Amino acid sequence: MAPQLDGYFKQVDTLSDHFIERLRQAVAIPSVSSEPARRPDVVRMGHYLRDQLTKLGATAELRELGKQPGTDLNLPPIVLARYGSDKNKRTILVYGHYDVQPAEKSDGWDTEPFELTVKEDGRLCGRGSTDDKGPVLGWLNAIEAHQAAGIDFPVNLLMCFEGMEEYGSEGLEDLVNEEGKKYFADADAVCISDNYWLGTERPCLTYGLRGCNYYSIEISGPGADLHSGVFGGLAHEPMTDLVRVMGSLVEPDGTINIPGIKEQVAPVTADEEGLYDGIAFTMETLHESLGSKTTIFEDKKKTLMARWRMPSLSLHGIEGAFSAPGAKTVIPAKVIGKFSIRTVPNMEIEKTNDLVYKFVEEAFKKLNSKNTMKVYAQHCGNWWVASPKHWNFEAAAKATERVWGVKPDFTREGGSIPITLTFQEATGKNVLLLPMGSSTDGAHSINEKLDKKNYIEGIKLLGAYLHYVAEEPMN
Ligand SMILES: NCC(=O)N[C@@H](Cc1c[nH]cn1)C(=O)O
Ligand SMILES: [Zn+2]
Ligand SMILES: [Zn+2]
Repeated sequence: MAPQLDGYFKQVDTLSDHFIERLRQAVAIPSVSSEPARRPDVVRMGHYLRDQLTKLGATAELRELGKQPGTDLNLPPIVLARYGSDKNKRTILVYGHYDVQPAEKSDGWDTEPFELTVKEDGRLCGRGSTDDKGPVLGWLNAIEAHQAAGIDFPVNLLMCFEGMEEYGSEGLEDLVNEEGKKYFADADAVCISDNYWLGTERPCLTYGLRGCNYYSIEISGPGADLHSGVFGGLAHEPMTDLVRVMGSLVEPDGTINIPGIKEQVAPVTADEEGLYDGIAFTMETLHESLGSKTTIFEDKKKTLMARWRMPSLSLHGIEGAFSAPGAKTVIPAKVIGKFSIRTVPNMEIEKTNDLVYKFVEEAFKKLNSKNTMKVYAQHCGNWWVASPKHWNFEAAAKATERVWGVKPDFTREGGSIPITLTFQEATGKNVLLLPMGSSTDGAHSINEKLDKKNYIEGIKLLGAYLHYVAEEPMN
């Protein structure tokens, strides 16, 4: 089966240094979507991808999305590209994102976050290496290795790469809905490489994601920051109010205190009960990726359920609060608390928002504070669960076995890729998540890395998947 793959694999190995160099160029562009000052770099990264795709012979274009709502900033462009338009071949639509999470060396990185550092043990360290520049470049590298090997590309490839995923995919939903029956019209299936293996040994195919509703609570009172010796004890302090309200949202054991949230969660079915035992996942690898043993649950099943099928509420930070080293005796005049809820079937975005607003308003009211409070959702993305019983998943399973020599686990993911459900609905096609990196990669964290083995074998995997797609009977 897929007889040309050996020649393709050989070329991927031959070109491996060149592919690492391409990743180095991409990591060097600090495309942080959440920082307004970095917006030109996000745009530059979009242009870089368009240019690389054009050099590889793809037809690539940039779609401008206008201004980011509520700001004067231009949204970064969507890179749309097509490689091949042979009516006799299947067409696969792939999506990825070229923006990254913020990173500063002073956050605790061992190396410069925007300089790819190749460690002796094979770690390719740098912001975006695993999330999601490595996987995005994987598709480009797969095209190049086919060309170098002189092997016919097995499918038509449609590509959609965005620059705002880490900020809630602003602007993309409309474009995907608009292009579902136009630019993406001939897509037979969708593949997204933007998540991770559950551990470090067993590859996986992913059929579910949690959603993410992201909130802000703004509390203000004084006209300016104040001296706590002069005003402490005689004025209502925004930080005191905010810490109380934020602290009331969730318990240390993860229990969400907002009434009506857990009532929306789908009950566990008998089929599902038996699903977790067979998954290659140990508490030891979880502790390794967590970097500590501070897990809430001691057993694998409860832990997997907590990540895949239960909601969680995380507190992220407070804008306006004193956070530098030292001891500044200030009373901040206005603080904005940030938290998010990871949502699961059958939670509804609007209903969840209403429950959150009601709870926060009541919690603030109980404080009898004269400060003013505003709570609102910054962005919301839905959860997604699909059927893995489809030729798209079959092809990926065969490719995984060919490249890694083991059958993949079928997993769900605790993170979110807000546009996944939109791709499914706009194209009406099956969506597969095909991860490249592993659980210890540290996406969103300090010292993010992608192991060289995962990058290089991952490029083989993406190419092999396309060959098996070409061979799969339709179902
Ligand atoms: N690799 C996917 C990923 O990191 N997704 C982000 C998406 C997100 C949701 N809201 C803000 N960003 C995640 O945090 O899961
Ligand atoms: Zn990502
Ligand atoms: Zn991410």
